[in-house]
Amino acid sequence: MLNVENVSLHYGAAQALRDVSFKAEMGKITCVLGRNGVGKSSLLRAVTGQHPVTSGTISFNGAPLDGMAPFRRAKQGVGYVPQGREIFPLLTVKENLETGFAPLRRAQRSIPDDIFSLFPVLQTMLGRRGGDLSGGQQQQLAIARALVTRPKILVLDEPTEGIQPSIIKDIGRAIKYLRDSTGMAILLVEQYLDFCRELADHVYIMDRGAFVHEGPPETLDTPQARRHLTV
Ligand SMILES: Nc1ncnc2c1ncn2[C@@H]1O[C@H](COP(=O)(O)OP(=O)(O)OP(=O)(O)O)[C@@H](O)[C@H]1O
Repeated sequence: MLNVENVSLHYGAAQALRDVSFKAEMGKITCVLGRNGVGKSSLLRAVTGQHPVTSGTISFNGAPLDGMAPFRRAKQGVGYVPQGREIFPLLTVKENLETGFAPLRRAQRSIPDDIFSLFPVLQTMLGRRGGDLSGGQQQQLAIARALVTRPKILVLDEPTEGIQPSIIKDIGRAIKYLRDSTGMAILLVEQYLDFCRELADHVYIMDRGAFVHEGPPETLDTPQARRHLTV
């Protein structure tokens, strides 16, 4: 289980997270919803070590992650699918996947077959450059690259952003399959309410750097939850 306790995060004098606490359980999809700029990506930067926290603690399966560099967190099983995908455009699909080998021991450095069962299009495009893929294909590649690292928790930042509906469905199915077949924890940040309602086991709503609502996905339809999600 990922356990985040009383975390604050600043960019210079600007505070992006205010004393945030939450849990993401193994075998569950935990979804953080919120409008633009409320601090969702900052929360994931805190979890993955991309930005230092000002205060608070973060642990995964009992082991503290505090102060650990991102690649060490990857070795601990934290897999990250960043916003905007961050595919290497000039590397091939295969080479992009192989960048996921970095935190692995030599014996583990292979691409698991089930990645191609989840995203068959990647197998047919192994020799193509990342930059030649569509946005949806790049998103699938970004998820696959994170899976190559053999994560115990998969952290996804707005995987539906700018993606066509049919691929959003494929990504949703893949996320559910990963939860059910591997028992990994999945932490998903989203603005797309229907996607979260469909997938999440537990939801949090963030507003201005703090959580303002927490509950099962059914509670997203209450007036107070909707108030924090409408623009
Ligand atoms: N590198 C940075 N330097 C300064 N301020 C930043 C930086 N990154 C984010 N912020 C600010 O921190 C706040 C939270 O941003 P964050 O990216 O975490 O929000 P978000 O909920 O993920 O939004 P989006 O959906 O647009 O990605 C915003 O006010 C943003 O302008």
